[in-house]
Amino acid sequence: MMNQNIKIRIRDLRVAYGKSHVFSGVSLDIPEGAITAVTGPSGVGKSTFLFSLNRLLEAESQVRVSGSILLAGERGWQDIHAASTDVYELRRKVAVVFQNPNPLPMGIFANVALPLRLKGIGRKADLEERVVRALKQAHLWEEVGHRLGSDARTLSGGQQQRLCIARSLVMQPEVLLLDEPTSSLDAAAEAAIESLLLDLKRTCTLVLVSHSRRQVESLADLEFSMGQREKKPVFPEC
Ligand SMILES: Nc1ncnc2c1ncn2[C@@H]1O[C@H](COP(=O)(O)OP(=O)(O)OP(=O)(O)O)[C@@H](O)[C@H]1O
Repeated sequence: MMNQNIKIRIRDLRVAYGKSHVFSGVSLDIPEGAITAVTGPSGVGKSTFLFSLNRLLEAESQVRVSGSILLAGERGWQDIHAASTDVYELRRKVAVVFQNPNPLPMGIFANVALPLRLKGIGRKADLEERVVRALKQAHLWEEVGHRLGSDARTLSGGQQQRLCIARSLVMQPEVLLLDEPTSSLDAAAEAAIESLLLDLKRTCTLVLVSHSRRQVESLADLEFSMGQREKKPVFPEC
C-alpha cells in the first residue's frame, strides 16, 4: 500500500531558458516512499523538471526558475530555494542518477567511497561499512565484492549503472531522481535495475523519468504526465 505522506510539494513551478518557456504552472505533490514516474513526449521538459528538484538547473546559464519546491524533513518543510538552504546538503538529500552510467576512472570501491571522502569521512572501517552497505542496496555486492579494486569501467553497462546508484546511495539520500536510467541498457540489465528500484522505495522516494510504458505500468505508484505545448516558431535574426 502506498504511503500517502508528501515528500516534495511543488507549486506553480515555471522554468525558462532565456525567453523560451519550457513549462509553467506545474503543481504536484510527490508521495514519500513511492515511485513517481514523469512521462511525456520528447522535449516536453521531463529532465528539466527532474533537475529542478535539487537545483541542478542552476549550472545552466540563462535558466530562470520560479515557483516553490518544498522538501519534507524532520523539522517540517524546507524551501529548496531559500537563502538558508545549503545546496550541497540539498543534493546529498536529493541525489541524481543520469541516463548514461558515468563511473569515474578509478576502482569500484573508490567510486562508491568518493562522496564520503569528499565529505571528510576517511576512517577505513567507516568507509568499508558504508560502501559495502551501498553496494548491497544497489544489488551489486554479489557481483563485485571479490574485485573491489578493479577499474569501474571494466563493469558491464548495467553493472556500471548500479554502481552509480550505489555511489548515490552511499550518502543515504532521501530522494533519488532517475533520468531514464535504463534507456542505454539491454533487457536483462533493465530488469535488474527495475527490481532494485522496487526495493529502494522502502528507504527512498523515487522520481523516475521514463519513456517506457511497460516500465511505468510495472513500477510507478503515480504518473505525472507532461503535455506538449504548441510552440510558436522563433526565427534567428539574419
Ligand atoms: N541548457 C539549455 N538551454 C536551452 N534550452 C534547453 C536547455 N536544456 C534543455 N533545453 C530545452 O528545453 C526543452 C526541454 O528539454 P528536456 O531535456 O527537459 O526535455 P525532455 O522531455 O527530458 O526530452 P527527452 O525526452 O528528449 O529527453 C527542450 O526544448 C530543450 O531543447
